[in-house]
Amino acid sequence: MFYLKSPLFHCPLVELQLSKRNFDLTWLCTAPSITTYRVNLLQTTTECYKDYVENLLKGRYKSSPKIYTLSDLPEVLCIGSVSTPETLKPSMIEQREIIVDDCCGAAVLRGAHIYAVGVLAMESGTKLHDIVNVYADLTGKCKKGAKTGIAVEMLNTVSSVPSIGDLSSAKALLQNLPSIVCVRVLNPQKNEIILDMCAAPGNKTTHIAELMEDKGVILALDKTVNRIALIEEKIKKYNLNSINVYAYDATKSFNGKLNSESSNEIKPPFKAETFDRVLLDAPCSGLGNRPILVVKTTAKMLDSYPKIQRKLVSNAVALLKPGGCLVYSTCSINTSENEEIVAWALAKHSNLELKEAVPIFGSRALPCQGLTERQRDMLQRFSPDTKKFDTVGFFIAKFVKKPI
Ligand SMILES: C[S@@+](CC[C@H](N)C(=O)[O-])C[C@H]1O[C@@H](n2cnc3c(N)ncnc32)[C@H](O)[C@@H]1O
Repeated sequence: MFYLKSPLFHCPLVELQLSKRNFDLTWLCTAPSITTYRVNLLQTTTECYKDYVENLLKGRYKSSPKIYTLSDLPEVLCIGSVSTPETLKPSMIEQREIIVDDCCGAAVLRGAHIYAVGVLAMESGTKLHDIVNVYADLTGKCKKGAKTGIAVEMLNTVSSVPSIGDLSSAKALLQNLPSIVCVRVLNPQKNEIILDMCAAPGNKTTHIAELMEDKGVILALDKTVNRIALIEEKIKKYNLNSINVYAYDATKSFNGKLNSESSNEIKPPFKAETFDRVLLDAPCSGLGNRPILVVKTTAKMLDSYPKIQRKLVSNAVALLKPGGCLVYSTCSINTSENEEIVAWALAKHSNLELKEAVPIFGSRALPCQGLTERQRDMLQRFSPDTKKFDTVGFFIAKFVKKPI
């Protein structure tokens, strides 16, 4: 897998923001070297799943990638990178070429195989079982050549991530490490009432249910109607009973009324102080979703996210019980969606208290007006300076609503 044009990061606003902080933008253009699966501990054990993956990879590479578990996160299985064979140099090999779009290219760099929908062009005369070189078109100039009929099984990529495709099943889900850490920070307990405000496709919702052993009530909202089906599919696949899903705009999820114990039914819009815990995995610019091969985010889009993120935080605060816990997260490394939202939330809602976002796997927060050094330590971000884990960009903050 190669690029038709070297990946260049081109989004002046983001470049300015990040370069001011001495961020290495090439980090965003490259694929994380670790692949992680969240094992469903209600169905299997991490050791069993590790055996399964090891068997699958046996004999496939000269030296197999390292497959390992993490002691503080028992549900996680990590798969390391492979050493890229010498033959993976395009000029040295006479092979036919296939061109894919940038999204497909990014997935391939993370270990995916290629489905017909991502293919832009194929050399005429390419036959079934031919070995092909795959290039990603970063210029957007290639027009679709074929609509159906092609799929490519990847053998190797320049990113050195093993090309094993997505092995997700009821037993384990392909999920980035920070997303798994995020639900651990929420720390859901059995028999609690939990709100997942922006839930689709349900990756974190199902993790919450697993940690609660499917006992309790989880309300999962998402504004995008056609993404609701993705949550429902996962619930069915995982055979979970504790999750109720609603297509709903979470910026309107607080109905302005106080919680009286009169009704047992919990559905949106909710009364104040309904939930023990709220997960706000906010809509964001996604400027952490490595590898970003082409930046499509505009300055206008970047501006729009903090506005909606603040609205969602205010709804979450109203809906939390006193003593309840709010976890705010994004898959962006952009400070205006992260540290600045935390500083704003603490200034706006005097009943919010920042808590340490443990377990900590990432780095401390970046400097931000309104945040003390101690508060920076309590936050967790995954960004170029996170040396311990080469994963996607992400941000996690944990608050508790102070009892009055
Ligand atoms: C980062 S994704 C959530 C990923 C999800 N938590 C998971 O782990 O699978 C953000 C989601 O927010 C949804 N969204 C955007 N605006 C929303 C709103 N006002 N209310 C509820 N959901 C919203 C989007 O449709 C999108 O599915």
